[in-house]
Amino acid sequence: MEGLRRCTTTDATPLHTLEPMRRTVFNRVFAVVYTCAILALLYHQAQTLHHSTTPVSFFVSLSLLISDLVLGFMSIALQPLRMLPVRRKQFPENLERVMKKGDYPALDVFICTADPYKEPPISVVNTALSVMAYDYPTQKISVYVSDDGGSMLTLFAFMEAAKFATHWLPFCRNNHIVERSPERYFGSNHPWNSDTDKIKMLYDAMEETVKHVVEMGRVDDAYINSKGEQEAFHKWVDGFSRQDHPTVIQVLLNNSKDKDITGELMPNLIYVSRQKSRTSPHHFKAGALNALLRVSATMTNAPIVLTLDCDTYSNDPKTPLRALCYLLDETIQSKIGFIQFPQRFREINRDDIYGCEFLRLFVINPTGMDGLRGPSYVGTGCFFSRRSFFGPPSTFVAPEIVQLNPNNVVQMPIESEEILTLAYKVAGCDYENNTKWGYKIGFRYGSLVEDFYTGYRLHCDGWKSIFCNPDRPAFHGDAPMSLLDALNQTKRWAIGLLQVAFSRYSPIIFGTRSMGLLMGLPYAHYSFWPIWSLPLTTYAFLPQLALLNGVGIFPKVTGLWFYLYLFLFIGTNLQDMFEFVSAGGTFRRWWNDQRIWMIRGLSSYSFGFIQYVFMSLGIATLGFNVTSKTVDDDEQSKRYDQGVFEFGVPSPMFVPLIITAIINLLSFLWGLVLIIRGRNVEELCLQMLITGFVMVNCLPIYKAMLLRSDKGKIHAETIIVASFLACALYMVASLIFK
Ligand SMILES: O=c1ccn([C@@H]2O[C@H](COP(=O)(O)OP(=O)(O)O[C@H]3O[C@H](CO)[C@@H](O)[C@H](O)[C@H]3O)[C@@H](O)[C@H]2O)c(=O)[nH]1
Ligand SMILES: [Mn+2]
Repeated sequence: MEGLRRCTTTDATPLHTLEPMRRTVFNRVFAVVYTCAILALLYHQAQTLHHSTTPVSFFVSLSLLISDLVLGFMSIALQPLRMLPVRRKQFPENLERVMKKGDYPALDVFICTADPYKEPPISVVNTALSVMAYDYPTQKISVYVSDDGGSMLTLFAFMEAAKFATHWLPFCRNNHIVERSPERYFGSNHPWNSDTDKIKMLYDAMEETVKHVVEMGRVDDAYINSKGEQEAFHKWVDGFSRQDHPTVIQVLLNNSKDKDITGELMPNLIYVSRQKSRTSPHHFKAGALNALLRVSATMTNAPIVLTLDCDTYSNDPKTPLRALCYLLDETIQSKIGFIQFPQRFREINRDDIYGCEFLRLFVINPTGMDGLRGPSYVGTGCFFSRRSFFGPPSTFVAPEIVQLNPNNVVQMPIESEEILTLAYKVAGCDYENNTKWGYKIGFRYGSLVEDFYTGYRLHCDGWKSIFCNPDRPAFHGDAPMSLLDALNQTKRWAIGLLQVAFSRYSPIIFGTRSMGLLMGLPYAHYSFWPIWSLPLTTYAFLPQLALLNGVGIFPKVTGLWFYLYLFLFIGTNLQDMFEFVSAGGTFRRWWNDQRIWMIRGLSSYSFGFIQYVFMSLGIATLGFNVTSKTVDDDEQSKRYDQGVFEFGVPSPMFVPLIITAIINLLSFLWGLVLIIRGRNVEELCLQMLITGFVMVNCLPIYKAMLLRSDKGKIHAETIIVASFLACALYMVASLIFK
């Protein structure tokens, strides 16, 4: 395929518009006031530190100063995102006025999967079907599935999917279906006719076969229909494992010869499991995506690339047209690296107890970045210009062979001998040795959050990005459905972000230098995300341990400084809540979001930090722990729907949470005793307030410790370990404070 064609639009038929949000002026004023308040507080803390008389008061003041420095840095670094939030609109209906449908650029879709048990093949198939059925010239779509699990179960599922697709695509087209993931379509209400019955039967049959095969763990001969299929499975010989196996590339649908049941040509569907070997690094998802970039270059080389996680199915068939509204606009085309749609999730419980909707991360902050250089890349639901992977807009960095050049036009059919040989070659595990892949071109290596890191590097290279957030969500995905999954996910992110923060491309230095403070600071904020754990842990323990020892550590209620504290606390939360609710959240979801923020701060961020340090010292190695996209247990999924916390399995990640719950409860009670005994309330007020606030946030933990009897409650052993540690902590604190 050739590069993107240009076209001109007129004011009367715009492809897209942009307007600044109304809150901009308020935001700017607030940012100034807020920054001054933070500086005043820090000044006060430094003064207190300077005047401290005893080692204990010195220790306390120093801890508070460091915590508030971190809080201050994190808050101020986020302010640039409030300077120019914008709202965009696209007009896909105007597209055909500027370009004939038949001339639309080709689109390569990448779908990554890595584990047939955590990521059920039938769901991956649904994702693929939903994009194959896009309202887009079918022959221009190629779907590449990357299977890092190297699983014949996944390949089998896709063989079935290829057959089902020949019915599904015309069905969607003829009935103007909007939900093009069959699972979603059959699960929602809509008019039913005899066609629907037929297609539902076909789908059910496919689903049953695929699920059955996955349950058995292998593909029986009885399920193999043709010689071609049989040959494909012959690759799975003894010794073939997920970590060690040859490349498997299987063209399941070929757009030059395979037709649907109405005689129209189908899109390309290609299964790719890149070669793996225990001795070559594979760089997790980034490595998988680079392999797909190369394999797709040899076969179709579309100028537009859409990356999707296996769970991110399309919820709107017109989505690629929205991306075209930018990619075809010649005034901005040459600078646009990618167009990011927000991650949205379908099956989150009503109040989102694990805060997995991440409204701030996926919607609010990108709206702010959009007014600057553009949103960061979040790994899925993102349309890239293929060119952006090959150096800055102004300086092209050529790949090692010309066939991978983004402008190369593929001349041969995808199943020809030459093409397949080359495809196998570029999917090899040693192919990248001594090349620029992962460093100068392609998705960048060196971080477990390859999405964040790659987007960041593209921005540093000078590429711009667009945040496209239409009213009807373009994609839906799955969010973690147990507390441990949610914590493990953010632990992996924490590690990946620290890898960026302490790399030679650290946003705080390299980023601010190449993009200026406005983009550099927010990126620095993200990369230092895990250091939230420092102030959060301090505020969850220090005031409480002091209180338990009858020591007051904050200014009196009557003092001016007290009001400064109050202003910062209430101001931050009110603004946060306002932004959250106006981005479509509810009050309860906001409350749960701030609660899970504390929980992560006390648990996953700290664990991530420790693991990162161990890794840097060479004591531990890193892995990409894939998030499970299913819940096997009915009871558990019922508890999730009811919004009940799931502790079920014992895990060290829960221990700090339980210690916090215990210490805060005891400290609050002891504070009450002190006050009843006549201790000055003014002196302990702030400490009591903080402790009370932490306690309210700990309510689900108290419940899971004491009041529940279901399987999701906290294990007795975890409680015992935590109580023991809480005692130890109390004793150490007593030694210090006495
Ligand atoms: O070695 C690997 C590991 C993972 N994956 C795929 O990566 C995707 C994301 O994995 P998931 O377990 O769902 O992680 P999440 O934390 O939910 O994902 C977020 O964070 C990741 C970075 O940590 C990004 O890659 C994702 O796009 C982003 O949605 C899935 O499709 C996996 O199949 C691979 O292809 N190869
Ligand atoms: Mn995911």
